[in-house]
Amino acid sequence: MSASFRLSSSLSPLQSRDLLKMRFLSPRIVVHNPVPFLMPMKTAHSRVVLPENVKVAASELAVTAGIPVGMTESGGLQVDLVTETDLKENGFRSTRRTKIVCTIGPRTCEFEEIEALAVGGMNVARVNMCHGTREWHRDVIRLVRRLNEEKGFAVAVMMDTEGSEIHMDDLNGAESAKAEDGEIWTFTVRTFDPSSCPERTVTVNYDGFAEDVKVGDELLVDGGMVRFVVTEKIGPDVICQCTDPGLLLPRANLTFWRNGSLVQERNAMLPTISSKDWLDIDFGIAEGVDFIAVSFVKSAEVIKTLKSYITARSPGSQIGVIAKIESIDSLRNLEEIIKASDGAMVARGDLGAQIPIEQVPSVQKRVVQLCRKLNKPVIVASQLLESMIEYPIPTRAEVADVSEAVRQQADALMLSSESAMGQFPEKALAVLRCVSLRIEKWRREEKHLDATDPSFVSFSTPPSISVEICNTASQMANKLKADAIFVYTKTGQTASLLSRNRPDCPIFAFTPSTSIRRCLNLQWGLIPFRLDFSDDVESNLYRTFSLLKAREMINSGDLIIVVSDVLQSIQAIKVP
Ligand SMILES: Nc1ncnc2c1ncn2[C@@H]1O[C@H](COP(=O)(O)OP(=O)(O)O)[C@@H](O)[C@H]1O
Ligand SMILES: C=C(OP(=O)(O)O)C(=O)O
Ligand SMILES: [K+]
Ligand SMILES: [Mg+2]
Repeated sequence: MSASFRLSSSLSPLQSRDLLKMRFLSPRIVVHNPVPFLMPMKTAHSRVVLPENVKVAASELAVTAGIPVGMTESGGLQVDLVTETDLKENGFRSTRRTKIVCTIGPRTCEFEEIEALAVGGMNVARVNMCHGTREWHRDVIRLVRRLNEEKGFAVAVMMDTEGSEIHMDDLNGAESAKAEDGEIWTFTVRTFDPSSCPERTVTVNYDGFAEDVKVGDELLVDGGMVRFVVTEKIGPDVICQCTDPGLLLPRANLTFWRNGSLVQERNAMLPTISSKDWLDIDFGIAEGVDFIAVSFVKSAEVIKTLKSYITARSPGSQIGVIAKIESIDSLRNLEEIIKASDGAMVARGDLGAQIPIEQVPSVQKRVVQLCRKLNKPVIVASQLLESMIEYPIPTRAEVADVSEAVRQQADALMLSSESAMGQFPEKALAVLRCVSLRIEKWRREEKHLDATDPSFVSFSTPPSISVEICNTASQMANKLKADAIFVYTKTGQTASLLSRNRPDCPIFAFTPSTSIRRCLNLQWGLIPFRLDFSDDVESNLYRTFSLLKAREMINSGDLIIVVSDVLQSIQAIKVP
């Protein structure tokens, strides 16, 4: 591997006045005397400069460090060895803040393949119910769970609903079909036996299709990858001429446009959650997924309905509902939808088929900013590294697109076909990892958004003790150049509020719940650990210090800002 090594200077020597401990006991402020520190200090520690070379995986770092990739759990502190090695070798500040969602597909559904993705930095595994059978998805979900149990990872599972989109059938099992310029194709609601399907005929899943379209409409496959114009309607058959040739892929999505805008006829009345989706949702709840992403959300109502359904079916469940922003209607009701959800996804694939593509970047920025304001995690999805489905390196333009999402400080980036069926899933993941690290560092250096930046202090949330504590803790961490923020959180809420401030240092989130640990793995800058802790902040802290120090994940002299949602307190403390 090509990692280079560099010695970084040690933190300034510990002085007793530095030990001033600030504590905000809600809402009183108490300043304590310094506690004595008896442990000797290290003068310097070595750090690995993170390789910019995309070929280097965290697993290689683990191997270099002589550590097998697996789980470590001691004294009730649970973390995977990749995170542990990363912290040890690279230091806190270099850890990646932007999270990565990988769609699992035929290319990545074996245990070893999923493990390779986890080792490469996958935080969330997504299964797309548009494709495959429930049995297939069940196997994948169980493999992820096994991986977490055996190796200590906290990979969350996101189930993505099919939704009532209009799409083609599976092309009778063919990988693709080529439509040439000028060819006449038939799109129909009739179904055929594979053996008796006429040439250049595609079945469409929506019964009202032939009634909704008009002669002269433009038919876009996959948001315009292939285009047709409707020339004739004969009963259930819609006859079209190809105007932009290309490859038709199985179950590709279809939209039709009239006079330059999306046609919304009876198709607009299709339910957001179809009867098949409800069965998939039952399946997801039964399999204990962490997130359900709802496709083609139109209003907040459907999110509220789903959330109450989940609560009724599985009381006390932590399943987060993610609204996919990919339709015109979702843009009309954006704020309401995001408020009702537990997170959002900028699903640029379908979004770009519903609004003119040149509007997608500004919508992305708007959704990312709104989610931050409303303290909801946001995922930027689709076509980030599209060329890597076939090629081992991305285009420069793709790197620029990924960089922009990282600069916007989205919580997570998502791979779709790149990881589901592409030729280079691990390389694509490595590109997201390296670009994220580099751009995050650049952004910190530029200090475009530091503690004094009004955009972070002026979030218009209703005033609350937790919000103020988290804002103050983040500002303190930035001003004091703290090495990390530690948060002890039972519900995950305090960790989210800290993440929202996008502080300069990483946030170690300790939670007693394995499911909250997984959910936190979708959020920017959080390194989730499972830890049983008591209501005694002091003893939690010293126990954590000794557990982390024993494993060299922190060092004497590291400055830590400590926040607890149990006591609603802040402390600034140097590791003894
Ligand atoms: N479970 C699966 N079974 C078969 N193919 C899959 C599966 N999941 C994903 N894929 C493939 O990966 C591609 C990208 O996945 P995704 O972005 O989730 O779907 P889509 O492109 O249909 O929106 C799909 O078009 C499909 O070819
Ligand atoms: C993520 C998206 O949804 P799906 O892959 O399910 O179409 C998208 O449309 O960008
Ligand atoms: K979907
Ligand atoms: Mg979509």
